[in-house]
Amino acid sequence: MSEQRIHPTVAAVTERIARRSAATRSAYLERIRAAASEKPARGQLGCANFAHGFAACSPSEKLGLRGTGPQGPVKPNVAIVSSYNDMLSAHQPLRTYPEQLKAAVAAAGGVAQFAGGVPAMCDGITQGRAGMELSLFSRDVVAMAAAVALAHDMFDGALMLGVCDKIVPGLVIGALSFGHLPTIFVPAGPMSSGLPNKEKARVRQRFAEGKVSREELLDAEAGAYHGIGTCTFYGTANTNQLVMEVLGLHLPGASFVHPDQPLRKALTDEAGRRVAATTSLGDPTSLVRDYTPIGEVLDEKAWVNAVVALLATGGSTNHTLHLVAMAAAAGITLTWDDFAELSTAVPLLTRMYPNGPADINHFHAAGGTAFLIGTLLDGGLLNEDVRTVAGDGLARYRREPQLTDDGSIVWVDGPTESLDLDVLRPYDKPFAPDGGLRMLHGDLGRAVIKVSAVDPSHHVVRAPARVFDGQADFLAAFERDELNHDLIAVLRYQGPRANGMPELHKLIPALGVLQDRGHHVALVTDGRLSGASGKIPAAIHCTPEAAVGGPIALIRNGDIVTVDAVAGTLTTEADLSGRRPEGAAPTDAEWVGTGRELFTALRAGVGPADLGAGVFGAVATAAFDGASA
Ligand SMILES: O=C(O)[C@H](O)[C@@H](O)[C@H](O)[C@H](O)COP(=O)(O)O
Ligand code: SF4
Repeated sequence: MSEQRIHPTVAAVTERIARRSAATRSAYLERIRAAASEKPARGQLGCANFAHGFAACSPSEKLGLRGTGPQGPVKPNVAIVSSYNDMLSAHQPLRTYPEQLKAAVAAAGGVAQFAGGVPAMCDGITQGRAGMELSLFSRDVVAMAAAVALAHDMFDGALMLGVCDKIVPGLVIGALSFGHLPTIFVPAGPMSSGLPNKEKARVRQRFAEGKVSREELLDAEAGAYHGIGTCTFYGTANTNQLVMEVLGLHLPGASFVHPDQPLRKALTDEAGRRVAATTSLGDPTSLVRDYTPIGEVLDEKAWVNAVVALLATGGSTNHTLHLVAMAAAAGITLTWDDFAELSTAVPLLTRMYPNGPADINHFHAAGGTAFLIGTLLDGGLLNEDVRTVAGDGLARYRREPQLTDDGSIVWVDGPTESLDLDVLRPYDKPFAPDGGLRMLHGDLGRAVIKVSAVDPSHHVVRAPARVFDGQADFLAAFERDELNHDLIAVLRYQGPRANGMPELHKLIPALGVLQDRGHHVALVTDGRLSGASGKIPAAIHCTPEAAVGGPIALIRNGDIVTVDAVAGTLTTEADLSGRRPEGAAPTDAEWVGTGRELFTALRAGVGPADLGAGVFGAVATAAFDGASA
């Protein structure tokens, strides 16, 4: 393999992360290497434990699991962990996957068991509602549920079925707790394109202005979200798929093939075959040992590749939390400074809604992941020398899957030219010199801003603050027509410790109306936005959050605040010295309903946004110990 050219910034950040993570990474690798075994894991169980593990299986499955000879079990047993439910259009197709995967693994000489289900919240359904205050925590609940499934210790490999926002990051975190297992992520693919996202957003703004009826709004929404598969905007779910591909946890080109295409079925079958072939037991059909534990795949080079892919595509801001939390589960410490530094070197190569009118299907048709990964490799912006579930080296992800006449799957060279330069560009002819995801700092703390969907005339907004303790307060003020001026909307007590850090995406249509009226508006919050949020300059994930005394709680109505995405600053002209925090997070007594009262311990133990807003490990311990974030 020719020596790959690597951009000096990518090399420097990779090296810095490796150095910073050396102790935790080596402790992690030592743990997973100790857990690895060249014999089927279930063979180490006591007889009673083991008998429970196959009691309910069919006779043929029992034979496969128990083994026939005196030496006991020999076949690899693969865990299937699924987030299927009917609530997420993206997860509904997963309903049939477990039986399909069991057959595929059996055909490859292994056995497979449905090890457990994990919950999946649809952020589209809960957007703007109380349920959204469980959403970020659901990532870590998914991780714990995946661990419960894998903790049966019956398994030599795993297949993770999930697509959307918090589910895929949660499945990665859970899988990394069993990092000795080869693990392949199995997606279901996008919805076909319906009402264009831009038209959907236009109808929403007109509804916010009272110019269309609720019936017309519902018709537009139902035209956009019309069938099975992942919603077609480039939000967190589709960012997840791209990140899984670049991390090497999907089969090459698996992300954006539709659920109802024959190629999707072949890709799912191949995932079952491949995971059975890469356990520590060796490939049952060829006895070639190609052991590929997930914990070894996800090293610092892989995580840098994931950040580069996020930046190059203007992906979801939620990944400034999820990538940090996932990497930590592999013993790797990612920081927002890493994102910021990589952002100076990584150009914006795609324009998908909210960063443009195109959707994920247009991206796929324009060359998709094969072209994107290829051009990023050509530009020296990705580490090529990584391990993947498909084998060593990221160059194999320049290829894309095709069906042969007999229904099997082959990989062929993907496009080396973009098929639509309005959607997908080569690294040397980008839409913008950087990915538009920037870090802000200043006397209001640290924050994240994504400007790839914001008109340059709004990259710097200086205006008087108007402070709100919740979305409803803001929307009520908008309805009373009190906000018709330049405005910095400050939404405080929306951080992880306060109320679970909800997405505040419902504010965007109203802020969009104000912006379209010619006002300079921006949002400042310790909460989140949706990956589908665009157009409004928003300093989000403000850290420290208001609930731990962060400076965002010191802002008063009328203070002049400046959100400056060019200089990378978040500042106020008010003198904050001597001020005391105003307002307060909801009290536990107010946490009734929608299950929020069940998440008290997670709110108490969650760490800060710039450490991934997770409830695991040292971060949470510090939080429980009352150390301020
Ligand atoms: O981070 C994300 O991508 C969002 O949470 C996304 O999953 C959610 O579904 C959006 O809210 C949908 O967009 P609309 O609410 O505009 O339909
Ligand atoms: S992309 Fe968002 S709205 Fe669509 S199914 Fe997934 S979570 Fe729900």
